[in-house]
Amino acid sequence: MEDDSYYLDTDLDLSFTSTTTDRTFTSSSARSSLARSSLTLSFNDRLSTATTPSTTTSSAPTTLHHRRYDPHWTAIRAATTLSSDGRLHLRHLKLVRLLGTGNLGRVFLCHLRDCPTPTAFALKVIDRDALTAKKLSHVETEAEILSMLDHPFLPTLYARIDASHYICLLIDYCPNGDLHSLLRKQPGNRLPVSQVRFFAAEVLVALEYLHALGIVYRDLKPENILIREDGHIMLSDFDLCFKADVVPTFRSRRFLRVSTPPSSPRRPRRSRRGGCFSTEATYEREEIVAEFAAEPVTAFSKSCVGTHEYLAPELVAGNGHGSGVDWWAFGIFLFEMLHGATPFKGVTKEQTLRKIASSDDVVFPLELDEEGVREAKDLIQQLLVKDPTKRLGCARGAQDIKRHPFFEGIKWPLIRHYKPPEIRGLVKKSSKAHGGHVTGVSSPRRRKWLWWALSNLLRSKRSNSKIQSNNNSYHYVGKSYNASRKRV
Ligand SMILES: Nc1ncnc2c1ncn2[C@@H]1O[C@H](COP(=O)(O)OP(=O)(O)OP(=O)(O)O)[C@@H](O)[C@H]1O
Repeated sequence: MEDDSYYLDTDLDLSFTSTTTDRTFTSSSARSSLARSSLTLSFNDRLSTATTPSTTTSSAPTTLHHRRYDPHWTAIRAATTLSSDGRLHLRHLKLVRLLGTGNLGRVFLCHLRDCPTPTAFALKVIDRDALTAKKLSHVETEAEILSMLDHPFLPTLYARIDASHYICLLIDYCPNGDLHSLLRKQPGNRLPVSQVRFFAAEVLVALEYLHALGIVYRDLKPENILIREDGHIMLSDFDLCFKADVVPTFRSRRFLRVSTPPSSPRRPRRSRRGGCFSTEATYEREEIVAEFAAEPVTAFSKSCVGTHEYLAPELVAGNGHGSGVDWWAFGIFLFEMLHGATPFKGVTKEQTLRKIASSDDVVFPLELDEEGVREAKDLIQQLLVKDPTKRLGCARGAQDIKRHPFFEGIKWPLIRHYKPPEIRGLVKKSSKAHGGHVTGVSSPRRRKWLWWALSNLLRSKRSNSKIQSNNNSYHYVGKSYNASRKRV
């Protein structure tokens, strides 16, 4: 049945408040007025100057964000400029569809109302009333971490909206879904080495950035790697992170450069490669390079969080862990992309944990006949070292991993200009890319049905108990998708 009272060509603002207005819940009128009066948005401190309540200017916020000239910021600036108090409000957003449901809340595709070029965003909506104190602290962690980020492979928090009992986080929308689903569409659930290298390199750079901020991610897995419209990655889900102090340093590293200059007065040495009869002379020169290192080596936490198959042994042991857990997970991630499954997966979760904790080394299932596999295996073996003090990355961080032969040839500073691989199952970028999703629901009948469904969904939350802990499935409108792996 379609109920016109829920279809008001409405926006998110109305869809929230309509669940508590006299039309639907007359008894909740107090909450309704609260909802309306508290529909304010505070721009992220670091991202905008329009953060303080006193900033009521209608001028566009000037942001510090590296992407401040991209269409998303432009659209937000336009909306705030037109806003009577110079701020973005929930009424500026228009919900398009439900993208998924997570542990903490729901994520909607939305776009800005009255924006000439539809610009898509993802809106994570968390119902405070439905969460335990522990989960609420995870939400705050996620919001805090998001507000710190300014990196192409990490989400931008455009706005945080606190409206009544809802916390809404406006972030980048990734139309290509997550890497886990993408892997499931590939033959053998795996990717060719060149594509593994691409995704691994981007994840590595994202982790390096997080670590430089003192953030230990703790939930690396393909499900949390979303694919942007342009095919580059976006790490998501920061509720399990923990933050430590980190002192980024420049360290000197000495190494020998071997070269064969044509006529150099320097002391020649016999080339090892050329053998003792070789006439080819090489020159070894000691060079000192300054390297940026920012690994939160003193980070220490005792809470056991993460996803079973990705847990590092020190996490399983529960004796405390640091940033090394991310490098272990990075090894598991490489393994899964390469082989289509994780290396320590058991029949039960307990068995998985036992396998991780055992002293057995990682076993590679089959010899892949592809260039780069040998290097990939070597890297995985160096990452999946049970003792974190001996694990690659744990001493000097991402720098050591970047230097591994598996990544040879990658020009790290240019990484975001690399052309993403064309993979089966990826949405092709079109000139109307964002519009495509929007127009996909534009038939009046379908939109009417959608709003009716969304309103019901939000209403039913009031009567339901808490959001299911570790909800193991999420729903697109009309469809149910297979679950991602549960977390501890
Ligand atoms: N920015 C985004 N763009 C597109 N889809 C997204 C975005 N963020 C989340 N999603 C989708 O919404 C779903 C729910 O996301 P959410 O981050 O709330 O939960 P989750 O990834 O399942 O994590 P959790 O482990 O916290 O439950 C995801 O599975 C994903 O499919």
